[in-house]
Amino acid sequence: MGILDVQNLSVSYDGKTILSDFNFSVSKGEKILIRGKSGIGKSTLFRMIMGFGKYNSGEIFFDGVPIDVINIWDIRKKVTYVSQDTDIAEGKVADLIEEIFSFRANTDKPGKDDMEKTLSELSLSPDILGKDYMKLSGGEKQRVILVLALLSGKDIFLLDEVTAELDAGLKQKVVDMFFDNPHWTVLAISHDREWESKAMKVIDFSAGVN
Ligand SMILES: Nc1ncnc2c1ncn2[C@@H]1O[C@H](COP(=O)(O)OP(=O)(O)OP(=O)(O)O)[C@@H](O)[C@H]1O
Repeated sequence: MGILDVQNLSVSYDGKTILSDFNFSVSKGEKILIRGKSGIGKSTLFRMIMGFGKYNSGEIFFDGVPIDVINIWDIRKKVTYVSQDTDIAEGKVADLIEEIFSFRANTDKPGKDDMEKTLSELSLSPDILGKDYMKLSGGEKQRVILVLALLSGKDIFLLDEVTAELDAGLKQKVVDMFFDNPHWTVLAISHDREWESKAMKVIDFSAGVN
């Protein structure tokens, strides 16, 4: 078994089948690209893994243990999930960061040096910390969220279209930051070709894997 195993997972909404007997396994350190046309069920898979929704049948194992309503909290402590939604907060960026790192599921707040280094790697100036999050551009919001993910202290990532709003140079940089760390297990849903060159495995939902 891998770090994450999905077995015979079936999900339907309002009588419409989204995932049907879906199987896949992820080993520690693996880098997987998930792609497929819009609405096919890619984000649904991530939400099921994180326990944000009910599936009709099947089982999801984390490190060999079936996920249930109790141990899902431990799993959330170990997995960084970045959804497509970037409108995650109001108020100053610094306050958002403070709040995220005060959650029980997260680790200690990163140091100032790490924060500034990661901001700069994503071409953000430290001034952004004093800005109103909701007034940032789509790409700036995406980069703030990526900084939070990169500094989460966790080593398993579920990333849902996290480079969609970035220019080509930054897309490549983000791919390199996630994929070059041999200890990190990364599942990335993306339509951006930058993820493809470094992915160890591509799961194409449109090719009928589900
Ligand atoms: N909570 C829900 N209730 C009803 N239908 C839902 C729910 N969540 C998702 N769906 C439907 O399930 C289908 C799959 O959605 P999902 O977000 O997984 O697609 P996706 O492959 O990630 O698409 P995209 O690439 O556009 O993000 C869609 O038709 C969506 O409308």
